[in-house]
Amino acid sequence: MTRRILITGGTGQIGIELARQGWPGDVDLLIPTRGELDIGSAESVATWFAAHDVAAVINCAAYTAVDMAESEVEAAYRANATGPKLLAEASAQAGVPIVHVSTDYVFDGAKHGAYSESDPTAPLGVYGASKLAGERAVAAGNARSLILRTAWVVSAHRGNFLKTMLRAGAANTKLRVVADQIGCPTSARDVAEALRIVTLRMIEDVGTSAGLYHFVNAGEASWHGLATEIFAQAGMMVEVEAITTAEWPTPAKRPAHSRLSTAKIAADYGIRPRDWRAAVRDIVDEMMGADT
Ligand SMILES: NC(=O)C1=CN([C@@H]2O[C@H](COP(=O)(O)OP(=O)(O)OC[C@H]3O[C@@H](n4cnc5c(N)ncnc54)[C@H](OP(=O)(O)O)[C@@H]3O)[C@@H](O)[C@H]2O)C=CC1
Ligand SMILES: Cc1cn([C@H]2C[C@H](O)[C@@H](COP(=O)(O)OP(=O)(O)O[C@H]3O[C@@H](C)C(=O)[C@@H](O)[C@H]3O)O2)c(=O)[nH]c1=O
Repeated sequence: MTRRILITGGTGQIGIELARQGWPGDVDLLIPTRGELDIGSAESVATWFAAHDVAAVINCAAYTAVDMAESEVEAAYRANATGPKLLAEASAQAGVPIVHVSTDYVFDGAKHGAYSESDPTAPLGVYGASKLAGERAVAAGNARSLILRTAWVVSAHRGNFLKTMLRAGAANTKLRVVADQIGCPTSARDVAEALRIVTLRMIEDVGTSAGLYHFVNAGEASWHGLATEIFAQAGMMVEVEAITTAEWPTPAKRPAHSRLSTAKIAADYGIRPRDWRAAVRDIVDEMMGADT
């Protein structure tokens, strides 16, 4: 029997990579556009679920513009809190699991070690707060839910820091990038692989571990370190000046140290991420070889 999996956010970085994963032959991915399924609309969600039978939901749809969220609070909460709540309730009603993607920006970044799943959250901005509200709504709305927090996602698609740097580096010989925010750069493709593994286990319900998990690529970097590595791998001669957060003012405050520990997903699912530099290498190669 065919197992249909709903993927929301299919035009986003992680959604695109999910569609490219090697899924078992009996899996059929349903990837509606936002026009076909608007997760922030109760009517749209109800209509979509009434018309489709699914074995699981993977929610990759979100409002991800961190600075704009500070002024577009309602839009951020609609996509990041109301949407996940509606999807969790609809999937629970259908008796199927939901896998939901969240972020390191639920933390305030004051911890000097890697954050584990049991660490207290304290978002600094609207984006992080709206994502935290989404996490809570998913956990409350469907007992068969798995929330996967990731961070600093890069890919050859859509908007992300890697693409911003390649574009800025092509137009400037010198850039200024903050060096006092530390995190874990992570490939959208690797997140998609982790999502595939945990979703199939959630559907099969064999030794399944629902709950909260962290997944990021191994190692750590500052935004400055990430930019420097991107230019080195792309063979671009761009001088990257290390600056402080105070020297690059933004509407949203960002965590200073948001490294995530992946010990739990390694223990429960056997997922062991590769180093972020290898992931960046693959993306730079993809972008150099293709017209994206
Ligand atoms: N990007 C990052 O650095 C990180 C992302 N995350 C999380 O990972 C997940 C995926 O992020 P990413 O792939 O980067 O996101 P993108 O910004 O690349 O894509 C967002 C997706 O959400 C869709 N979307 C937005 N609002 C709605 C809505 N109301 N109904 C249906 N679809 C909607 C967009 O559709 P459309 O094309 O129509 O706009 C798009 O497909 C999100 O939960 C995000 O919070 C976590 C950590 C880091
Ligand atoms: C473009 C640019 C940014 N910066 C700084 C601003 C900021 O502090 C930092 C990162 O910039 P960005 O705005 O691209 O990244 P940002 O949107 O904050 O990235 C976040 O997105 C959301 C969706 C997440 O969930 C997070 O995990 C994280 O990936 O780099 C510079 O210092 N120089 C520059 O030239």
